Amino acid sequence: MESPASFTGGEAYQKDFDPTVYLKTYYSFSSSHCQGNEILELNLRSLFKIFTSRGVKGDTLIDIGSGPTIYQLLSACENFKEIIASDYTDRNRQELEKWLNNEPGAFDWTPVVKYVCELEGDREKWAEKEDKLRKKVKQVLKCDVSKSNILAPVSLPQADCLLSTLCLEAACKDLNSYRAALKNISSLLKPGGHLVMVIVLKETYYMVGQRRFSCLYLEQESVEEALREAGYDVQCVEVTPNRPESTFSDFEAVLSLVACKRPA
Ligand SMILES: C[S@@+](CC[C@H](N)C(=O)[O-])C[C@H]1O[C@@H](n2cnc3c(N)ncnc32)[C@H](O)[C@@H]1O
Repeated sequence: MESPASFTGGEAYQKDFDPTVYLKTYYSFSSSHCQGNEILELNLRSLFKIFTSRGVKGDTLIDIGSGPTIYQLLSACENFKEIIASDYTDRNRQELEKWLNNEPGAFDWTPVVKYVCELEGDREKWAEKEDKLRKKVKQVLKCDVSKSNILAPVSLPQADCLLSTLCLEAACKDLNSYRAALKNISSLLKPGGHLVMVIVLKETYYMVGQRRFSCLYLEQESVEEALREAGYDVQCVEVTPNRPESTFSDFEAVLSLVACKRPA
């Protein structure tokens, strides 16, 4: 199942990954018929749990492969002074900047922000939270997880936490490149720091409009093994099966995890 023939690499993302279609398909939160909602809710709850009760905090967090989304940063922004976002494509970074700068035409994350505020105990604080997140994201950088310095030409001090949601399995062609990408991103993390990931398991594709993007078929065991090999102790893992009715993608489960980088 590994390495589908039609691997969609960086060029395909740069050319064909339409951030507005992606956001509408997977992150429209108000329409109860949108398939992305349940998974989004699940991911928001997992991230809320990780950032409130797992002691994942510090000065700096780097989000890798942010895409055009901010949902993954909503709980995290309470625990870090500075956040660096990153993505491969120009259009995703522009879409993200649009929201950060509160520009007209930016995606409306309000329903998602309200949901997270509700989890945190006060739904009415959503505007404050949006403001807080906008202030904490200091940079949106180009990144390529296949490079040894993924943020080249920029180089940053090692961070206290790395976050990556639904990126590596999209960006990597096979398990070897997945293992290499994990090592590449790890160079940005302090020893003792945390890696937080949300990963789809056993997915081979997902749709963005009419465009099909490949996904590396991953099993829980191969993820955990790759993490150990990259120098991590896995601290907690949660796997939730998907209800197999989507036409947008074929993933079987979502895995969220926290891993700690072992001292050198
Ligand atoms: C499925 S999207 C996930 C976006 C977002 N993190 C989320 O949770 O919805 C996959 C992302 O991986 C990015 N990507 C693809 N190849 C990459 C690479 N070589 N390095 C870094 N990011 C890459 C894409 O631009 C896209 O934003």
